[in-house]
Amino acid sequence: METEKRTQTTAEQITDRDLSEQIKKVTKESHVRAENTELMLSFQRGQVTLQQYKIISLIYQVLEEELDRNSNHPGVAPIYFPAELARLEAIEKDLEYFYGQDWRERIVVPAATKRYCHRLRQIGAENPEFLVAHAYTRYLGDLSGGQVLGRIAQKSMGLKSSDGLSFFAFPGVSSPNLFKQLYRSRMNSVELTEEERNGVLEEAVRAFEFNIQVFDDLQKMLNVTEIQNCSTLSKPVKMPQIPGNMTKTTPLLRMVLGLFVALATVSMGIYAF
Ligand code: HEM
Repeated sequence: METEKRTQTTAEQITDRDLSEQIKKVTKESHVRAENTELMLSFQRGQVTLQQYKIISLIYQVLEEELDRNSNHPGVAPIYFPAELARLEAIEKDLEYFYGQDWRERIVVPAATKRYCHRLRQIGAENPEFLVAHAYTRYLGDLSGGQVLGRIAQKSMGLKSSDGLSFFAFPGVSSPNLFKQLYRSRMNSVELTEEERNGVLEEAVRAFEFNIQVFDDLQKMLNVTEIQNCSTLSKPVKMPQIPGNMTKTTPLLRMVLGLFVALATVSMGIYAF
C-alpha cells in the first residue's frame, strides 16, 4: 500500500521528542501492569465470558463514534483510519456468529466501563486531541500479534473459515508492522502545544488505567460467577446479584477470548523488552 511504503523512511527519523516514543515510554509500566491483571492471566487460561466480549464492543463503539465525529479535527485527522482499524463491526460479527442476532439483549455494564465510556465522550466533546491516546492504546495493542493469534485460534478451534475470528483480522492492513510505523509517524505529525502534549501523555496513562479497571471489574464478576457455580460450598455466600446470563459462556468463545487476551499478553511481553 502506498501509505505503508511512506512509513519506512519516517520510522527511521523517530526521535525522543516524538509523541510515539514519549507515549510508549510513559505507558510502559502501565502496560506491564495491564498484562499482569488477573483477567489477562485468566484470559490465557480461556476463562472469559460473553459478557466480557460485549463490554469490549461497547468501548470500541464509543471510541469509534468519537473518532468519527471528530475526524476533521487537526488532532484526529492524521490518525483517523476507520477502514484499516475500526473494530466494532468485526466484534459484532463474531458475537453474532457465536450467539445469534439477539446477543445485544443481555448486557450489564459495570461501573468501570461506564467511566471509561464517559471519559471518551467527554474528551470527544472537549479535547478531541486527546483521542489519539485512546486510539493508540487500543489499536496498536490490537495490531501487535493479532494475526498470529487469529491463525492459532482458527487451528485450535478447528474453524474451517474465518467466521468468528473477525476481531483478529485487519483486512485493510497488509503489514501490521508497517502500519504501526505509519500510525506512529502520523501521531508524530500532530501539532500539539506543550500543554496539549502533556495532556495526551497523561491521557494515555489514563487510558491504560481505564483498561485495567475494566479488567478488574470484569474479574470480580467472573469470581462471583465462579463462586455461585461452585457446588462444594457448604453454606450460602452473600454475593452481589448478577444476572444469570452473565454466567453464559461457551468453550468456543472462551477459546477466542482467551486468545484475544493472550495476544495482548504476548505483545506486552515483547513490549516490556
Ligand atoms: C495479554 C496481554 C498483552 C500482551 C501479551 C501484549 C503484548 C504486546 C506486544 C508483543 C506488543 C508489541 C511491542 C512492540 O512492538 O514493541 C504490544 C504492544 C502494545 N500493546 Fe500490548 N499486550 C497485552 C495487553 C495489552 C493491553 C491490555 C493494552 C491496552 C490496554 C495493550 C496495549 C498495547 C499498545 C498500545 C502497544 C503498542 C506499543 C508501541 O509500540 O508504542 N497491550 N503489546
